[in-house]
Amino acid sequence: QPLPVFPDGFLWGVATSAFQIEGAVAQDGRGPSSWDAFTREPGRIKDGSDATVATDHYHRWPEDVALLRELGVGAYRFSLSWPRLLPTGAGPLNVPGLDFYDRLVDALCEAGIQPVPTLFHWDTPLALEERGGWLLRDTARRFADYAAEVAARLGDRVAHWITLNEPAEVTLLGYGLGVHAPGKRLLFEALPAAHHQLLGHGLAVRALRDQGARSIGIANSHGPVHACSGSEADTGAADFYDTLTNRLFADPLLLGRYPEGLAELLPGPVDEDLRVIAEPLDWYGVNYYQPTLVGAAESTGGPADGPGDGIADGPGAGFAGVDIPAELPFALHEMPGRERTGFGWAVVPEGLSETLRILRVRYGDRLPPVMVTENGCAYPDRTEDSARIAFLDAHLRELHTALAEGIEVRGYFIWSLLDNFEWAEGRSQRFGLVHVDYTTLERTPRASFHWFRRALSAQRAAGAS
Ligand SMILES: O=C(O)[C@H](O)[C@@H](O)[C@H](O)[C@H](O)CO
Repeated sequence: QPLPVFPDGFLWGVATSAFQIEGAVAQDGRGPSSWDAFTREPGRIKDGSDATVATDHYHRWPEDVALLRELGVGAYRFSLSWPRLLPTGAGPLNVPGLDFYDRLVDALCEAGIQPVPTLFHWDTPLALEERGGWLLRDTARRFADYAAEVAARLGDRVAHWITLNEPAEVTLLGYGLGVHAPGKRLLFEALPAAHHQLLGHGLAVRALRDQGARSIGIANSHGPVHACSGSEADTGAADFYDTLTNRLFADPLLLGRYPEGLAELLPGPVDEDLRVIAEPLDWYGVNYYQPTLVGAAESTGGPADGPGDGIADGPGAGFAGVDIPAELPFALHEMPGRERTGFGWAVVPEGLSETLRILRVRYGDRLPPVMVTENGCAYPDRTEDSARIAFLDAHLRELHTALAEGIEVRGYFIWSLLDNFEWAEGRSQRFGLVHVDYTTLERTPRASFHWFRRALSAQRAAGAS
């Protein structure tokens, strides 16, 4: 059954990020990032690997642009490496770093592919991290300065800008639980990192606008949060989890206020900052992977699990596959009866349309048009990845349902073009439409790559008719 036809001009793309694909970490003046340091700490990365080479995209980008051209996407979401452009996070741009992105952006434009760069996808310059990173207000200002410099150089060819990728994950996993860089386990003392990222976002939006940018968004992770029972304790815990992982990072942007009870926990002047944070966006990016089933800390939500195992059941948003400390007032439960990806994440396509409905109900006309900036799945298959095809097919049908209900969705980006360095999982989880041999760095398009290529040409044909 062919996919339903999406509106004319719908933006079809794939996504990657700099630290996960580029490699060449010490080449051409690139400075170290918080993740370079984190991967060197023993035991931080599940398979002991690191991203010093990753997929070597830094040298193989022409081959990867050729894959994008063959795929037939209209847009490519990638991230700019702040430490490659500003080795210490501030000061003059690193010319060889800028040249790299200049060449990549030119090649994309020449191939008729819209460049969609993310300014920050987790690789904080180590020099800034060592000073406190996003716990420090000044990092927000440095981020805006970096945005202004980059926009002055690439803005003439960039179609759409993304300020931040998933400030929730950086805050909760990096500063809250310490399972991601910078590896700090501050629990609720991590909240200033949320505020400063959002402030950095708002300041960057203004800096980009001053440079003439006309299409700016953010890529937030979102997913429905369900309570594992109707009990007051479980629904209360689910509300708390929803506030921490969804609302904390959306309400300030779209409503100009923090969820009740949170603003008091944040470093000021919060009200003044909220005016900056709520700088209007042209569109709102949603990274969706799956919903989360939540219960009270002592709850025994599902048959499959008991109290205290605390193993998070994959990331809708928030605590992906992480031990939940007893101090946190919730427990995560396995979604019963669901197929699972190779990463153990539940396959819940209807969670995508549910997420969009929740956003529309919550934010009404304050919600700008939406782009699905990430959706995808990890499976171990080398090239015959029928499970990935089924996953993407089902999610796209759900997305079309939301469109048919009048939710304005302007684009969809598959995570990811290539297998890549999956953060604390290292190379053990493969999300690519293209298989990467980490020994030879050879790229081999999977069955899903050809499925998506055919689906895009069918969309173009339908659009033309
Ligand atoms: O959503 C995220 O966590 C990041 O944006 C990506 O960098 C991940 O690699 C991907 O999502 C798979 O986990």
